Amino acid sequence: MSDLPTLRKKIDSLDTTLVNLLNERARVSLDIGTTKRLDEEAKNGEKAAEDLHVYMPGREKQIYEKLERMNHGPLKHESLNAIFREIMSASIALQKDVSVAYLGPPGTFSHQAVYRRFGDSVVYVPQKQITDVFEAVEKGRATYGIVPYENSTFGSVVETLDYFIKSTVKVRAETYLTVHQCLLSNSPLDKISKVYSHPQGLGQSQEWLSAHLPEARRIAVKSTAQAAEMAALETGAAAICSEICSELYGLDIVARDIEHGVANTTRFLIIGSSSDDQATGNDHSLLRFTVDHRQPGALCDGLKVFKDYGLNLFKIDSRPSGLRPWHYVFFIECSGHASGDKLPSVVKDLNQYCLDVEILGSFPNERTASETC
Ligand SMILES: C=C(O[C@@H]1C=C(C(=O)O)C=C[C@H]1O)C(=O)O
Repeated sequence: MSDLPTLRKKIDSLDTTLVNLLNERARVSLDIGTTKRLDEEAKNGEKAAEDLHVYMPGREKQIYEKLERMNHGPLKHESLNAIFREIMSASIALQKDVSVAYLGPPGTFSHQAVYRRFGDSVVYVPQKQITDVFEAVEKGRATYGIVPYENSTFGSVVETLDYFIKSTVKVRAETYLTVHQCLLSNSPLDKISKVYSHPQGLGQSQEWLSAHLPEARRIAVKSTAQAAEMAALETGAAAICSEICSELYGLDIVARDIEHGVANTTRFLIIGSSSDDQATGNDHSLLRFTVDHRQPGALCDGLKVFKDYGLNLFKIDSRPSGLRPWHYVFFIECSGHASGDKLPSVVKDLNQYCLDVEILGSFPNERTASETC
């Protein structure tokens, strides 16, 4: 092995090569941005070119998979992924000013999910509630939004599903985040009489709360970080939120990992004004429909359509339509892509049994093989 000055010289020289290569990559990305814009303008006009999507989750997934195949160390896969997350974040930001709306204030799990998916070079736009994230995208105040969709312990996020009933936004991607809930407070456990959190935080930790703070009032607020903000202003109050809120809002960590359930994970959807990414071959699609109740067995017949086309179902939700009592909107997540040959036929056939059918978006399946089992 060489001496220290020689090794450092080697690092300096490699850094120069890396910077030059990164800039060469950035220039190619800029060219890709220009090409995308020109193609879009030629196909759909100037306005469409302005609204163009530069974030391509399918392409990014392909890159991450390739990195995993070609990396033989000593760099760990996670380290290389984190480096490329930032390279692609910078690359997207060069193509276009990209902003991402999320359920704020800073320190929420949504905030962490944005970081995980978009890196540091995009503009973060915190919103007060989940519905504001949808509105920010609909009204063009943010390029993309990230919304919690379901939690492996506490289930679907109904606020998100309910907004999907009326929203025009499309799903572009999904991302998974391991969630560890902490109890933060400036009071000791035996002095806590109030616990703030988002309904998901309260639900994921309900067993712990019943065992350790059975008398405390559980108060649902708009987000876990808002809970931390509020708990910091009161004695005897606590928040269930992420550990990072401790530093952000000046609270002590009273208890860690208070969630129940194994490998507590939240799944987020990335939404945008349209869903035009190409199929990757391993995609999921989210559909919304209302069945025609005048036809007995309409729901059953509708579900059979997916089976007939060989599309796997991953998740079914129903929510009150809000139009009249006992009238439901169904959400189905299935395999396949809107641009594939099966899904358009499924939609056509479903229309026989349903009053309206809409594909809310198709996106690359990001669930790892171990998460699927
Ligand atoms: C460069 C592109 O745009 C974005 C940036 C990417 C990158 O830096 O590799 C990959 C996909 C897109 O999110 C592209 O579409 O290929």
